[in-house]
Amino acid sequence: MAQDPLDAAAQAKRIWDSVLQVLRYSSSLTSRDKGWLEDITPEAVFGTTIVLRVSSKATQEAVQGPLSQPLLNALQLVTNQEMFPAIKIVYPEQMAKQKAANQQNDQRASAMASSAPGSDEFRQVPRPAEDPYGDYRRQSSADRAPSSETRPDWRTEAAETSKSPTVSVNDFHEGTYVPMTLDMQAELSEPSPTMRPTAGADADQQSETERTASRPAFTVPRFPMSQNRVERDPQTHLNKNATFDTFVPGDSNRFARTVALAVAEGSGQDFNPLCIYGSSGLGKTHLLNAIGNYALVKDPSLKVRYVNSEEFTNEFIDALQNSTQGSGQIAEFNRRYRQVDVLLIDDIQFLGGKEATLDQFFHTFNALHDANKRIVIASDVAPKNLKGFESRLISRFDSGLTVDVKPPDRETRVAILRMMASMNGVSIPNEVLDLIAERFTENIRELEGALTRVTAVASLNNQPVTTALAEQTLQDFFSTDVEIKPTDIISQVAKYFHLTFDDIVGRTRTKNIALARQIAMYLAREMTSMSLVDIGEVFGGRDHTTVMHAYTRISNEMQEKREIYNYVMELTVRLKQPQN
Ligand SMILES: Nc1ncnc2c1ncn2[C@@H]1O[C@H](COP(=O)(O)OP(=O)(O)OP(=O)(O)O)[C@@H](O)[C@H]1O
Repeated sequence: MAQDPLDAAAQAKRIWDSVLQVLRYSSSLTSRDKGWLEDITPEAVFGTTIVLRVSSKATQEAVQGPLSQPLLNALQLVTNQEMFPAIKIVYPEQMAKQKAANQQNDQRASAMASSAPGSDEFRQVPRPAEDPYGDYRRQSSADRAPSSETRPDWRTEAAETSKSPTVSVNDFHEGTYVPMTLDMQAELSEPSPTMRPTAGADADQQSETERTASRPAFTVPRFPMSQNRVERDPQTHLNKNATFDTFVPGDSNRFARTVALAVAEGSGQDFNPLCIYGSSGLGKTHLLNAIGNYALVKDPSLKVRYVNSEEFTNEFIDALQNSTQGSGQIAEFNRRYRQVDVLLIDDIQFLGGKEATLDQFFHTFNALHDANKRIVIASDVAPKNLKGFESRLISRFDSGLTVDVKPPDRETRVAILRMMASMNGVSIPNEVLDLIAERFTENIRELEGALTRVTAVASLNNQPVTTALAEQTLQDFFSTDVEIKPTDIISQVAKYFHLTFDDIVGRTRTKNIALARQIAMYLAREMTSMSLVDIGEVFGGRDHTTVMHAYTRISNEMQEKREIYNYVMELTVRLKQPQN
């Protein structure tokens, strides 16, 4: 029987078998090089990325070293397109641990499957295009994620972040997406139950019925959604998880992404400065970080600095205050900023009206620009609409290129959700992805939040993600026309935890107050369109990083601790009631 092209694992195996044939006969490889091939297991295909599992760093280095070019050539030869390997190290002990965990999960899943007759939706997978690569070929090269050939260091990036290998996300759009449950984290490395039935060598021999029957009826999501975790590099301040590979392109952001890529590659001299603008939650910060991360992949010696306007202001104020103690602080500030090769400055609108800081920024900008250093700016409005900025600065911004990011269309929203689910190793039925994409149209952060909540509810209740469960969750959390103010949130949270408003915005750090405060910050981020900086302001003038920390912590804990989930859930429902 013909092999099911939808099966990512089988597809990977099929490609890999042919690649092995090519490499084994390659005269450019020594027998030592060929020896490494034994330690490579194909895991899955994600669009143009083939995920390869290895069991040691040595094999990984070989794949990125002597095997690299022959492997790329062989992949191209076999698939008739550019394909790129993402290397995932799974040490033998991790493998054993995961196997045990998977066995437990299988038992649980089959027990639940036998009592859940109506769970057919979990067996459904979208029909692929006849040619699984067809849509990819139709894409223009500018639309693709950076390729390994044009950016040879891409593989190094994957290696450096080998715990969460980089995956190209261009093919998460309907029709080209290869559905699978693939956990991209090394410790969660085994094929999931939904992949297993056809992953083996005898997949071809299995009948469709056998395959369907041997597949568990559903997968209970087991893992926290972690793709959106912010992992800041202490030096560059870049979020290492925000890369071009995790940025799903669509009509709403394609141009911005393409020029961002050019700037990152160093070929976008005409776009200096690059100004990216658009409403909240549409990927500006993601793109800034992607530029920085990729610029460093291309040239690790570059000095890259990501900063938001608040950090810039604070650093400047600190320098001013300390400069009275001796010379040097302002000079040090200037040195720090004027030495950078790529300056990425986020949320520039918040500098509006801060004359001294703007003046300082103006000089920094000029120094960098004159030295042909790259500057990228993100803002919620186009430069010409920035308030409280002198025209000399606006005209500087206008001298480069201004691009906007818009709310994603439905197809892109679904693709983003698919990518997020897959990156986190959870299998979400298409109907649920559609449902979420249907409801959240204006803000990708909200889209992520909805997916996280649906997954959290399913995970905490040990239930599969069904349309009914998603409907209920979204209704509880999101359906309302009530406008919620941050002060409402603070009052409601204070009341709920028998505290006062001042406790929440104050400085006391006792455990219960700190928890209530973090929940309130989380809710403010979720239920209002305020920026982190503004939320910090309302919560007693706290730094935006404190808000970000609270948000991340509560998001994660909601998925692990029922009581935290319940607090958030109950508070959300209360806040949504019209009397609030
Ligand atoms: N095209 C995309 N593909 C995948 N994820 C995306 C995309 N666009 C945005 N995101 C994700 O959505 C979330 C919000 O994006 P981001 O923080 O970059 O928005 P923003 O425009 O900077 O918002 P704000 O103005 O509020 O700071 C992030 O987790 C980001 O990774």
